[in-house]
Amino acid sequence: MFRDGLIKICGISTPEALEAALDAGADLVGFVRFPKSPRHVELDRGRDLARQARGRAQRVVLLVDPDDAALAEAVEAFDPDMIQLHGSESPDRVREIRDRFGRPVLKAVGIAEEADLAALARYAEAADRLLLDAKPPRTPGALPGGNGLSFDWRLLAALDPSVSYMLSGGLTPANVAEAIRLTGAGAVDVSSGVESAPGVKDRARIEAFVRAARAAYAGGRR
Ligand SMILES: O=C(O)c1ccccc1N[C@@H]1O[C@H](COP(=O)(O)O)[C@@H](O)[C@H]1O
Repeated sequence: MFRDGLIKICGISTPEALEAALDAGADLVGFVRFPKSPRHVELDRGRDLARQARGRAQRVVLLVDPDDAALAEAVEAFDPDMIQLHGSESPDRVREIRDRFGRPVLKAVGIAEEADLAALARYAEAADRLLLDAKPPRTPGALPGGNGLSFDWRLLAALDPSVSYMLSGGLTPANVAEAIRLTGAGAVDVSSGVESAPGVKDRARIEAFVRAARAAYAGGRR
């Protein structure tokens, strides 16, 4: 599940968008359970989308500081291959969720400065893989993710090379190759960078993103 060269398309909420991601060759597809997001997926629709993706890509369900009831209903509906936690869950809570729900956990951690890398060791012990994202804007009502914001990828030069992570935050078809070459990330994740409007996935942008990421993985690190 955690081989390198992975591409995740997140924030999928329609069968058409899912088909576009699967046709393009996405390795993982992500579904958001966060009602304030334009990408939020209701449970019934989630069941259908999960069925459509089964056996074709790894299915990821994303939640933000979920309680056990929210996790239980999401796991029942999406039957995910992985749970993405995109809130301020502590390392202990990440471990508890992983143990209680028996699914691998991808834990998002916000990066803005080198000091933020210090938190990663404890999360790396608790989660199956880390997802490094930009921190959300401080504006009231801002989403915890999916904002199309990147962080300074050069900060990752100071990262312990044994830490396995997925890179996200503001990736687009135009910058994903540079991001992979600069960081050596073994996995990338995109949501708003392959949309034509918030929550509306765009087939051509998904294809361009997957093509650019695959070419960069094939070319290796600069
Ligand atoms: O996409 C959302 O609406 C969302 C809501 C709540 C938490 C996280 C969310 N998105 C995730 O954020 C990263 C980065 O997204 P972007 O590529 O910068 O738009 C990604 O994992 C999204 O799935």
